[in-house]
Amino acid sequence: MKVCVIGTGYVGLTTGTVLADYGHDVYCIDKDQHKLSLLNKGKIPIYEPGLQEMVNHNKVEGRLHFSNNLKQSVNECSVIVITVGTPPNEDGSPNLTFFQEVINDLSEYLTSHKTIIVKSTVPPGTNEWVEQMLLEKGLQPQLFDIVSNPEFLREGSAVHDMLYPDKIVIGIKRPEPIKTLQTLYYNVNAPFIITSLTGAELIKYASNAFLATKISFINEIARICDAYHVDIKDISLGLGTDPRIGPLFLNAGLGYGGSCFPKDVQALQHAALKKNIVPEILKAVQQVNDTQIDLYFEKLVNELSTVKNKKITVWGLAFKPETDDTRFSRSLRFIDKLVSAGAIVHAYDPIVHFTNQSLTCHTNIYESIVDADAVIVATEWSEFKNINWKKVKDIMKGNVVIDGRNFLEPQALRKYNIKYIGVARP
Ligand SMILES: NC(=O)C1=CN([C@@H]2O[C@H](COP(=O)(O)OP(=O)(O)OC[C@H]3O[C@@H](n4cnc5c(N)ncnc54)[C@H](O)[C@@H]3O)[C@@H](O)[C@H]2O)C=CC1
Ligand SMILES: O=C(O)[C@H]1O[C@H](OP(=O)(O)OP(=O)(O)OC[C@H]2O[C@@H](n3ccc(=O)[nH]c3=O)[C@H](O)[C@@H]2O)[C@H](O)[C@@H](O)[C@@H]1O
Repeated sequence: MKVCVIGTGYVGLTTGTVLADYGHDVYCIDKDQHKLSLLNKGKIPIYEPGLQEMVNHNKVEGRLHFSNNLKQSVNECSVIVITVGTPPNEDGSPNLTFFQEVINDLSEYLTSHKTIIVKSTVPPGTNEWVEQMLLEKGLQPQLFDIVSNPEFLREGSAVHDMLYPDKIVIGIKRPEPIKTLQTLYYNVNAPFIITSLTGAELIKYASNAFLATKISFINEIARICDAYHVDIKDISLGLGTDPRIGPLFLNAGLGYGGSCFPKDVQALQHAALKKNIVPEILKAVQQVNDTQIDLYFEKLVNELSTVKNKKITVWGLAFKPETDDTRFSRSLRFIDKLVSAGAIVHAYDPIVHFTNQSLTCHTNIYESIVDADAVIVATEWSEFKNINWKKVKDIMKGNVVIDGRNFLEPQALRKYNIKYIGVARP
């Protein structure tokens, strides 16, 4: 199949590459010239394990192409996959500018039948709007099929998740495009969940909102555990062994970040309010997440009396391990709070390096803690687990380590008189 993927970001690049790996002929389109020139030189613009190798292989095989020529690719391909970003506006509603721009372009370029697959996360009703808008622009209904096919991959394991999904959600208006989707995903061993266009959009939002709810729930329980001096890890274990609950996404910490949970929890609230439904649970999920950093900031202040003019080192800038993505990273939120309070902030991340006026970033983990009063582990990179804590204690000035991901072994630190503060870990 000839496939055009529009938007070559975390989702688009992974989608295009995996589809090329299946043997399809894939044209990845982006309007970001810098990204395209890197990709055409054989270098991927993001850090995503396994992706670089797969891109190289499929480029060499001649199945993966990168360009900004949407018109030509649309002409050549029968399947179009939209994967542009849908970031949040200031008020939390989804910004559909990039998405609408693509639909507008498509309305001008369609001359033969295309299956238009929407993978971007868009609010309920958007795919219906797309169909309406194309018809209003004068396109004949037989010229296109719209399919809502949301994506569930996680950054850091994107290639694996796309190769081995739990399910393929397909929202359609009529059955004809199912055959195309079966050919597109011919070697994926996962059930097709077929629903309406809006049903598919809501499955995506409900999934992310539910996972975010699990996280805020366990963080609220962690607050209660903290007060009663109970280890939250025991609670997560006890809860997670019940198959009705499941063990995943019960890791208490600084809360959820990234480009999707914060955005999608807000977008779903907007979608509910639009229909006069008050989203009580979603509001609470967001509220717990928003205040989680404050709690651990206060714990730090309690330990140091003040953070003003104190050197605080933050380990981990990416919103989770195995990615370079810092969008809505909890770490950056913590750093902002520290900087506002007058702290001198240093940081180390195995992949992300940037220094600005208020942050000094190091490429060596031990250099990042020279004379530090405290260390905050904001992302659970495996490198932090294998650290030499004796050396850490010798290099630091203070002895406070906040484990914002409940990832370290408290005893390994306490052995060297480091004050370990986890999230509800007495
Ligand atoms: N990042 C993730 O893990 C996941 C993201 N999603 C959803 O997928 C969508 C894309 O997310 P990401 O890949 O993270 O975004 P991204 O920001 O990494 O990539 C979007 C790409 O689209 C390009 N673009 C924007 N307008 C364009 C246009 N008119 N023509 C061509 N290219 C254009 C941008 O230059 C950028 O390279 C979002 O709706 C997101 O919610 C869904 C599942 C997982
Ligand atoms: O729509 C999306 O973009 C994607 O969002 C999430 O994937 P991702 O954001 O890559 O990362 P997750 O592993 O879900 O972690 C999100 C955040 O939750 C936090 N988290 C996760 C699990 C947990 O137990 N506790 C916890 O605090 C992580 O630290 C991270 O900040 C979903 O897991 C994907 O299924 C979805 O496709």
